Amino acid sequence: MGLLVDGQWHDEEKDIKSNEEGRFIRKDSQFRNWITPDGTPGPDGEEGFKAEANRYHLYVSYACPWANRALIMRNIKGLKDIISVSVVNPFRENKGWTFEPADGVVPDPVMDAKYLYEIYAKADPSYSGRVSVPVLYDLKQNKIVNNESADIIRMLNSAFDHLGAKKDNYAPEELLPEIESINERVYHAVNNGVYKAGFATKQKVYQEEVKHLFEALDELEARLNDNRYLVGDQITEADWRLFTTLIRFDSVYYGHFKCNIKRLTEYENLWRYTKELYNYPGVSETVNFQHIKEHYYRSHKSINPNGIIPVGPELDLSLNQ
Ligand SMILES: N[C@@H](CCC(=O)N[C@@H](CS)C(=O)NCC(=O)O)C(=O)O
Repeated sequence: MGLLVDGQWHDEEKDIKSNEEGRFIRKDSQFRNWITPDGTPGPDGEEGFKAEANRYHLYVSYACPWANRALIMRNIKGLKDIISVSVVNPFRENKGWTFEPADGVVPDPVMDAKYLYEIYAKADPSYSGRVSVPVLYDLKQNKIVNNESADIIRMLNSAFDHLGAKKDNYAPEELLPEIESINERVYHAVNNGVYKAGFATKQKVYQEEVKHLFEALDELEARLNDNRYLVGDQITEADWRLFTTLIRFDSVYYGHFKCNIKRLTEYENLWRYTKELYNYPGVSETVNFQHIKEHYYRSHKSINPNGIIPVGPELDLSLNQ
């Protein structure tokens, strides 16, 4: 893995960055502007990103749970004809994400880039930082609007409604405090929790992180005893944010990241809930198990040096069993 320093690509020796204690520390995303219906500034962005059809482009990886959030929101809000998409190759090599042709890869329309870092460098020639997906790109100004999935899904949820997006609101004002408190817990213990366990380089840290992860899963399982979704009867953003980790759980986190106290299929409520969300219209087409498995098992050489991709598990995601 590597990163950009002043707009230039730098290789890094290690594919996983953990600190001296053996802990994985996730860096904050740097592009945090907002698309709004009329282009006025959003929560912490600058002016000038007005919602318009065919102006914004989303760069994703099918492998990535954070990018998956954005793809889901694009589909369930009916934005496929308004926001275009490129998909990177699942194998992240030394120079980061590429557009190397393969099944499911969709090339870059901006500059027919070979590497995703070229898009970051075009948008900001002096950018220093990680080159991650998802990226929401402004084709009109050649700027990156935002590369933080939590922000991107909020924008897709609300900024394009007047342009014909579906009106369903996955972050209604009155539910926001509860959605945000669940997001906070799920982010640290589950979404990022699987990475903290999988990327730990010390036994003690790994054990601690796995314990926290499964405590949170037990808690979520109990919550779903009385609630169909995380915030009652209505599907919200909190559900989609949890879903993208759960759908990858048995295929990659259980094995590759050693999150193996239990399989997700052993949790009655969480498994039912995962299948239900997977079968929500527009969602299953955003889940590509081939890209998911190939990315994790081949790209993290220090965890899986030979890059062997396991054959299983066989998962039955249909609703009627
Ligand atoms: N906080 C970011 C995290 C995105 C992220 O870490 N994406 C990973 C793929 S799953 C990535 O592209 N990593 C490349 C890197 O960090 O160099 C978000 O939620 O959008």
